[in-house]
Amino acid sequence: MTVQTEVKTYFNYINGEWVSSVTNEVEASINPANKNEVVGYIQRSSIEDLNEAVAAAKRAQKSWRKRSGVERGEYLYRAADILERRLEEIAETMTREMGKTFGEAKAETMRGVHILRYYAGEGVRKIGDVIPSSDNEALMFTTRVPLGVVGVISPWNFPVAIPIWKMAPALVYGNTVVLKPASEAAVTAAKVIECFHEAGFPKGVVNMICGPGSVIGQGIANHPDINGVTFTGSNTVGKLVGKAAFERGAKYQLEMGGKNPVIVAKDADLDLAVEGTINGGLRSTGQKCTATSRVFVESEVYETFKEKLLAKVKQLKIGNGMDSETWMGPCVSEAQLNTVLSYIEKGKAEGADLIYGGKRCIEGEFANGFYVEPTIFENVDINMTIAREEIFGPVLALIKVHSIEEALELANDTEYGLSASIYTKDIRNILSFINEIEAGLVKVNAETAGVEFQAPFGGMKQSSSHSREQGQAAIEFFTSIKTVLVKA
Ligand SMILES: NC(=O)C1=CN([C@@H]2O[C@H](COP(=O)(O)OP(=O)(O)OC[C@H]3O[C@@H](n4cnc5c(N)ncnc54)[C@H](O)[C@@H]3O)[C@@H](O)[C@H]2O)C=CC1
Ligand SMILES: CCCCCC(=O)O
Repeated sequence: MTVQTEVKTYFNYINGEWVSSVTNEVEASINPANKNEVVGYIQRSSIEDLNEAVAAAKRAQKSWRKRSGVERGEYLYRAADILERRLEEIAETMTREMGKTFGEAKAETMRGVHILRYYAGEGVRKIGDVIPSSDNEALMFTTRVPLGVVGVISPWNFPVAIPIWKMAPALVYGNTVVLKPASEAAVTAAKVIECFHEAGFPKGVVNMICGPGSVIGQGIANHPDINGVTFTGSNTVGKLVGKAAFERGAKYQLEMGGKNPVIVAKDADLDLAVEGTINGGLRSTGQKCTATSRVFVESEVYETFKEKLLAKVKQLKIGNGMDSETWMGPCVSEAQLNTVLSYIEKGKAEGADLIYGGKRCIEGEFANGFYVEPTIFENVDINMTIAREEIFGPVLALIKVHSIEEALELANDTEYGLSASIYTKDIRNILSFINEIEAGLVKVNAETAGVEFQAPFGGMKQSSSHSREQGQAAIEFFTSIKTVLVKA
């Protein structure tokens, strides 16, 4: 039994102050590698807390929007430096709170530093164009203005990168922010907000409220003083958020689930394809929206690919993410573990052949954690549940195909459209894939996961509300264009 030392309580951040919820209720955030370890206590807030935060953000926005983009960017540069200084501590908190390996957590935290610096620089870029008017005495141009108060609702799987890739552009373009992090990673989020606090943002510009998604998240979606809502999470919740925002005329952005395919052509570098399938499908315990889940392999190389894949998967070390030897950590929660296990049972019940893994790890060091084996099915029909629904766990479905045309047709046979990969050297395959795959992120000879902060990111079909995040695309969501005509 782990002897728990003093555990810290983390507070909401409203108007530049750390404050308890009016409910005086907290909930424990536990370590999925050892459920007896409490990482910290977080506020279980109510709508009253959210109203306080939104009122503070609304007050602050009046002056924040009047600052120059250069000045707003300086705050982001300072936050980046502080986050970089605290990188190891915040990465360790991430690993202890949601399970990803310490190496991945450090890389993600550094990605947060890069994103802050990228958007700090966006403060000096042009925000409009001069357009010739038909009236030669008039001056016509476009400019951009902030939305006002932006609500940020973020998931637990990238608890540093995702809140930052939403907050940084929101702030640099003149909005103020109310963040509601996922409860499973709220301690990590609180430490990120500590960096914003230390950077000296004016009171009310940045706010954070922790609490149940159905209360605080839905409250953000419904709040009349929140002008824009940016959400990343499941389709079920995303649709609730989008509907509520739409009904009150607020701008909304939804990035949701995926059921991402990889196509392995008969001319592929099979070792590269195996590496990409394992990394894309199983890193972070498969808990990425961009994770590989459907594996289409041309029949000529299917058996060789499968043998290579099994040989490599057998070598993966499962364990506590803080152990440097660990390749794959636990699921984020017991609920997520049970969801993954239920999909595995459904795969077997519907007739897919389980060829590797499929069980909970419960012996020895795993006893107090939420661990599952990497799992591989073959003889999967495209209409089976495990080929249609997002599992959000380390489960791969192998599907044999007899041509690239068949692979493309089956890969597109899904309601999702987030990310997709092909492994091939044939230029005709490459061009067909780029042109025909229905996905917002298209990779050739690279895994389905992995986005670069300077490039647009988002999905098609039911993976997204069809805006794009990151890079210079982010300005489209976090500002409104004004077309101006001036005559003397
Ligand atoms: N498309 C993308 O870029 C990404 C999508 N995801 C998706 O997110 C899911 C896993 O993350 P989770 O945090 O479990 O997703 P989730 O949808 O359960 O929760 C996401 C956020 O919404 C909040 N929330 C819960 N109920 C709510 C409600 N009724 N109204 C408003 N907010 C509510 C949660 O507290 C959390 O902050 C997966 O489906 C994954 O595919 C995760 C990361 C990136
Ligand atoms: C929101 C999900 C982001 C995926 C980031 C990645 O695949 O590295």
